[in-house]
Amino acid sequence: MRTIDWVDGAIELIDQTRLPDACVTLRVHTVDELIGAIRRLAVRGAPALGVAGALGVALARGDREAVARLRAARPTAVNLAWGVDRAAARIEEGPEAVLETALQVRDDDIAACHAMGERGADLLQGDLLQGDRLRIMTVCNTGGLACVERGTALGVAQTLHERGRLAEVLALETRPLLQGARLTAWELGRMGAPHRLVTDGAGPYLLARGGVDAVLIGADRIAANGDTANKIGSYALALGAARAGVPFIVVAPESTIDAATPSGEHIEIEDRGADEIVAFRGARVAPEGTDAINPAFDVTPHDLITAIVTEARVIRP
Ligand SMILES: CSC[C@@H](O)[C@@H](O)C(=O)COP(=O)(O)O
Repeated sequence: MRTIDWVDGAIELIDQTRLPDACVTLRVHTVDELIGAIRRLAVRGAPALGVAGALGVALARGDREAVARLRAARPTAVNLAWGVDRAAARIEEGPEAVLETALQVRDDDIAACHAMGERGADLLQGDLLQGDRLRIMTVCNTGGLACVERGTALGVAQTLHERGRLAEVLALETRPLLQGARLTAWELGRMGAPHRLVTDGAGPYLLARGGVDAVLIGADRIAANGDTANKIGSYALALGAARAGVPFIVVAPESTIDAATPSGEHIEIEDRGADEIVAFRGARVAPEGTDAINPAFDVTPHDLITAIVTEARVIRP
């Protein structure tokens, strides 16, 4: 199953707003439809956004203004702009060249996720932990739904599971949009991998209590100094992991490393507005008129990160 693909002249993607209740495929024919799908998180996760951006340029048919709007649909994940730029670099050569590059971005992601899974699992089973079966904590969704076929951080857990070396995944539910509860639990269930869901606030406490061997997270943008933007809640886990002496590992493709951004304070953090906090799926959960702050991501300073695993290397910031 592919999260996103190019089928008969259009983009097909799994509508992640409908999961876990229904697995529905959307066909996207225009850049504006794609921008809408990105903004409402029908397609989400940094690597999938990179592929969406590249395939979206093929939908733009040379319209540079549409390409610019697509590039800016969400600000934090560098992969979106990266994917758009890769495909847009070939606009002058014509639509076939653009599509060829977009499909290459898709295929590169599939290969990178396989490589990250192997490298991450080797790291955890090798010099870092040497445990028999590992207990992994994670936040948000970093599985195949955030990429094309396999995931980044959750891809490492999947590889451990396939090797018979996964004790369980503790998945943070990930307020406010519940990517952990809705998407990660759904993926782990389909894999047959042992898992339990925990509230976001329980993460650091469970680390302190000693029930976790490693924290694995993905990334939306890694600055040149290793500071890493990822789903809100990652920073609290990093602090908890540091205090508990638990390795905190970022798993992300090379395309998420943004050499042009020197450090985390320069990363734009998307604020998704109060509505997602004060209500859930149309049901109000806070008193009428309550305002809220809703940063979708936070930044973990590089000194709290044990290792960054990419398809090509292990970086120890
Ligand atoms: C492999 S996905 C890495 C990140 O993109 C992921 O952890 C994340 O924060 C996704 O946020 P989202 O708002 O769901 O797009």
